[in-house]
Amino acid sequence: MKIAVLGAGAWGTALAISFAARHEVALWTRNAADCAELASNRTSRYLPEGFLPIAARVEPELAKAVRGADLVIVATATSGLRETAAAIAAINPEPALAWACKGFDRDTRHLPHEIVAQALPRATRVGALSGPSFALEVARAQPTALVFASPDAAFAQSTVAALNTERLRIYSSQDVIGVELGGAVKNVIAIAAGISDGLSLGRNARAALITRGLAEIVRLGVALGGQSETFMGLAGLGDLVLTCTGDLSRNRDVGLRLAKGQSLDAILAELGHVAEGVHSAPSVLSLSLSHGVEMPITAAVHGVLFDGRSPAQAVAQLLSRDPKAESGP
Ligand SMILES: NC(=O)c1ccc[n+]([C@@H]2O[C@H](COP(=O)([O-])OP(=O)(O)OC[C@H]3O[C@@H](n4cnc5c(N)ncnc54)[C@H](O)[C@@H]3O)[C@@H](O)[C@H]2O)c1
Ligand SMILES: O=P(O)(O)OC[C@H](O)CO
Repeated sequence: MKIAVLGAGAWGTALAISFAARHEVALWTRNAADCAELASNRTSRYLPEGFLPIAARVEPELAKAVRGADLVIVATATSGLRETAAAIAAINPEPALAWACKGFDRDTRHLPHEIVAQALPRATRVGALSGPSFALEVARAQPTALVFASPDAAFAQSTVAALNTERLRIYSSQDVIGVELGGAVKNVIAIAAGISDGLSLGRNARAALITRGLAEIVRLGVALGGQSETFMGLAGLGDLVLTCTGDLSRNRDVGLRLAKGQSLDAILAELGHVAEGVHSAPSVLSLSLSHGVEMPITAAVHGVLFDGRSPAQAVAQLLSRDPKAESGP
């Protein structure tokens, strides 16, 4: 199969490395310097320990990567999805398409499948690839499980069959909203977990945040049309646990640094990668308000990121909430 991977950040590069074991891969990035570095060194600043096999082609022209591809995978930051999907539409309006970004459109609050439907209205073989997966571990071929969700069950199954390897195990789903929502909101909760660990609040506190964070994900996800069981799976609980506990997480790192007193601007300037939770927090909060869903952890993270609240104040606010039934709204 010919696969075009668009976006050569950490995740796009790791996916290209993995897919190159079975397929003809073209890896595109908009940045000419990144392209040249990857083509000559087979590695890049985004994933310094990853090594792109010689068989994988680094392609500086989007049209050449997309034309003739059996499957196009967009692995840019979510902020690049609309622009990239529009560029694909000009080359092939009906591609078989997967996206691997986790977040919301910052202006419209739309999930990735809505962005894709707007940019590529004729494309029906489409879906979201998500799940607990640090790029570095995938690049090292350490065992990883993902989920691919498409409304087209046959497309989901054929894509899974094509991409699945012994080291990258992929499950199929038809719950696109649930898979996308789980992957987007866990990043916000991971910032909270980083803040908690940065303040040395302990493992009990972290477990509480993960569990109550999952409750927030389920409440919002179901309100938006996702299936509750999806949130107990790889794109929900699985990714939430990984991102809240794994030190490779950029979102968790943002929280750790906020707790140490660094400003958000300084953190983002140093990170060198996208931390989607920072950009998703306003969308998640706004959706929670418009759907009448209580999301106190999300509100606390938003307060620290954008409303001048200190991490200690946010913790105090969460801990002073009235007791309530565990399974209540
Ligand atoms: N890194 C991981 O471990 C990992 C794992 C699973 C999913 N993801 C998700 O994949 C997405 C990308 O993450 P990453 O780690 O590769 O980020 P990164 O910061 O390492 O790289 C981001 C990439 O997006 C590209 N990009 C940004 N805006 C663009 C635009 N407008 N047009 C074209 N390209 C654009 C950049 O050039 C860069 O190549 C995120 O949504 C992330 O949540 C990341
Ligand atoms: O490094 P993060 O926090 O963006 O997380 C990366 C992946 O989404 C983990 O599944």
